[in-house]
Amino acid sequence: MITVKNLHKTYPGALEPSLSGLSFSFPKGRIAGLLGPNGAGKTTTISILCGLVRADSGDAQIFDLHQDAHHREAIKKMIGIVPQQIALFPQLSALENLTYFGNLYGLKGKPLRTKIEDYLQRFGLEKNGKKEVYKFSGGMKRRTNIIAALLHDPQLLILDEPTAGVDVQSRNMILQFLREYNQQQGVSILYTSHLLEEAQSLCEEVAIIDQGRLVMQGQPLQLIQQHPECRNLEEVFLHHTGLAVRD
Ligand SMILES: Nc1ncnc2c1ncn2[C@@H]1O[C@H](COP(=O)(O)OP(=O)(O)OP(=O)(O)O)[C@@H](O)[C@H]1O
Repeated sequence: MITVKNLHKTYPGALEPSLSGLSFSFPKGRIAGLLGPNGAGKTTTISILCGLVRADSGDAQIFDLHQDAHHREAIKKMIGIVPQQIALFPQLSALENLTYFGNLYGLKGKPLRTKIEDYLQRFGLEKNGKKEVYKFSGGMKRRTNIIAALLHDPQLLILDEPTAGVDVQSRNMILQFLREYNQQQGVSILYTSHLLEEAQSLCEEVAIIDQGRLVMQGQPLQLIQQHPECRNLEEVFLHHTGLAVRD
């Protein structure tokens, strides 16, 4: 289970809270989507789940471990995090970057090298391992960023808008990988997005949040069926979150 209960968070100096009593829960082993408009609180929520941001109050649990000082290190080993911003060293090659991230998790030598080569191949980057990352396209950087989170075989992969700014081919490869990774390895996946069509096709469970609160949670098809006037998840989303643009 991945659970957040009654999370509250107001960043220092902010006038408005970012999370106002957010609660949801996803079963283990699923592909789950945390969806919401700009500023809904998606990144804040996953940052709290990962232990990068501290909630003012409330509880976050990963596989029944509370995110607190006592469990932070254990949780860190169990999760792989793919941040929204590309977190790679531009002047280093993909191989050097991935070796660095593998080393951070205590991986080294031939096993690490083999793993990196397998993933470079899997993500269509095998010819570019020695190229500096600043020479990569947006899609290549995004794929390398994902590999960096996989090397230590996490049980839960958390991705913050992993398909933002990539072309159709890269997006297709990333989504296909996530489906296979979930099915073949049984890894739980939590992904944030505001691309509702993509979430509808990828996710088994979604939680829609807005202004730091849960709007609704369930399986995409069930949510659509509960709204006879809506043809797809995007229409359900707009029905509940409204048409006003967000800051
Ligand atoms: N470090 C910060 N300091 C102050 N306010 C912040 C900080 N990070 C986020 N916020 C604010 O908290 C709210 C939620 O932001 P958050 O990034 O969690 O939303 P999001 O749903 O991920 O948005 P987006 O889809 O735009 O990435 C927003 O109003 C944002 O401006």
